[in-house]
Amino acid sequence: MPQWVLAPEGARRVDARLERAGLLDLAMEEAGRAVADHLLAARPDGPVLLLAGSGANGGDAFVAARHLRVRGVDAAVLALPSRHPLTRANRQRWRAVGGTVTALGAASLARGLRTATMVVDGLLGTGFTPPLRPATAELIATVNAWRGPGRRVLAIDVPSGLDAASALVPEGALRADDTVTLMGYKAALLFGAAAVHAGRVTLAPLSAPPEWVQEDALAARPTDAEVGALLPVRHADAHKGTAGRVWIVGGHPGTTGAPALAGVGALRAGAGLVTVHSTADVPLVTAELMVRRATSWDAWRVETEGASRPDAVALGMGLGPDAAALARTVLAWNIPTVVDADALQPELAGHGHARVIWTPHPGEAARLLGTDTAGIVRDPLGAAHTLQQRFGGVVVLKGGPSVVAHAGGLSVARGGHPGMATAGMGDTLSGILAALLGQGLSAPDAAVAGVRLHARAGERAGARHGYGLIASDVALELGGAWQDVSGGAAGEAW
Ligand SMILES: NC(=O)C1=CN([C@@H]2O[C@H](COP(=O)(O)OP(=O)(O)OC[C@H]3O[C@@H](n4cnc5c(N)ncnc54)[C@H](O)[C@@H]3O)[C@@H](O)[C@H]2O)[C@H](O)CC1
Repeated sequence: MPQWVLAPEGARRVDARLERAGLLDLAMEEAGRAVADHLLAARPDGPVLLLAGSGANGGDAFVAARHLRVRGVDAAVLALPSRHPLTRANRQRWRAVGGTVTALGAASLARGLRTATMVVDGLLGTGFTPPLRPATAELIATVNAWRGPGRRVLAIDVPSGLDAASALVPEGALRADDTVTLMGYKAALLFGAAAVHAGRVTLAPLSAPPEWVQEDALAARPTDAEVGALLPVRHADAHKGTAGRVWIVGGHPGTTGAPALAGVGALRAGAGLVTVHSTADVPLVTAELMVRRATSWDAWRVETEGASRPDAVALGMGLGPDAAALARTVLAWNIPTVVDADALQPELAGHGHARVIWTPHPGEAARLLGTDTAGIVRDPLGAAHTLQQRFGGVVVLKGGPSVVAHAGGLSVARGGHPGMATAGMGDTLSGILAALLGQGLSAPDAAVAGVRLHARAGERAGARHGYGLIASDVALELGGAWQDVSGGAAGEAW
């Protein structure tokens, strides 16, 4: 089933449709039940304290409390007064099964926390607008101070005090160990410091018609089954000429490893023939890589003028000062092209044709947009969208997680490993993307599949090497990552 990222306004629009259809009560029931199921799966070993705010997030908490109680869990609710009809209805249903409600305040919270081993946060969800009011901020500060070993916090939809749309953490926000988010992911749960505040995130999709959610979604979050379906399947008569001829164009004295890593990435992502073109001495890191040295980029232009074009090019890795001019030359060939690193220059705005993938990290994205890196990190979805509009083609805004922007919308990658924060990781990705373009994928499909293969390979390398992983380890795991994502379908095209 497709999964989506929703902005708070999008979630509200879906809520409004559910309400018009008379389905909102059922959605809240499902939401609270999903929270209770999640909590029960973690086998709570003591009393659970649920905090219910005045909005629908509080209603979800009442539903969760009821499901916990009827399944034998010691659950108590502290609640703020509410005028929300569904929250009030679920407060009554909680009472109907024998639950009691205590008014939520500093004293009752302190009492409840003395014996609790788990807090369920239903104070504020997508209806919150920063900054926190002082009384709520005080309650959240108490829970944050309580949290620790054996004292866990599970947030409903969004940890209270996080702005669901932003990667930044507003002052005083709740820190959760787990978040069960509803209907769709929220940007805050995926990016930056806000994602760290949310802990482990689980999606409870709820049974709204998928097209309602899709229509209001900011971005897709493809599953491995969806990504696997994009990957090329090779036929038995495949040979190196049909598996994609890829050129890697880059390298400069002092940065010759970058194109070499891209070359290995391309080979390990299935390219049939990979040639590194450079004006510097690129190390032959593996015998399968071909390396051609030109005396200058002008000479290279003349040499390649009449030559048959490759199926895909990746350029810019370690390329140095000539990169923008060279990018213009290659973009004019109008063939599948990955533009990376030094070639990511603002003057190329508008030069992206349909088969171009631009791959900036946040610093390069800031350079391209003439803004600061903090702005990119705060709103990666917005930044990727703006980059795509200005530069054309497809944009991969690299990060944990990477965002793909194309004319049809946005997509957020899954997975990865913190150990991937190391030199050469982006070069490897460029090689992967070029390999997929060379095997015939469209630029949007190559970008979506490439970032997931890269992230999955990083997870595998991370499991082996932890923070000591290097880019070459990730390249070595690409074959396994491909098998994982495709469900082992590679080579089964008989
Ligand atoms: N479609 C779905 O995904 C469903 C989601 N559900 C839940 O509904 C909430 C959103 O509910 P809403 O009533 O709109 O808002 P909240 O409960 O998040 O909060 C409203 C509450 O918060 C107070 N408030 C606002 N700003 C502040 C502030 N700065 N400081 C303190 N308090 C503030 C405001 O006064 C309101 O009283 C969503 O997150 C899900 O949990 C549905 O249950 C099912 C469908």
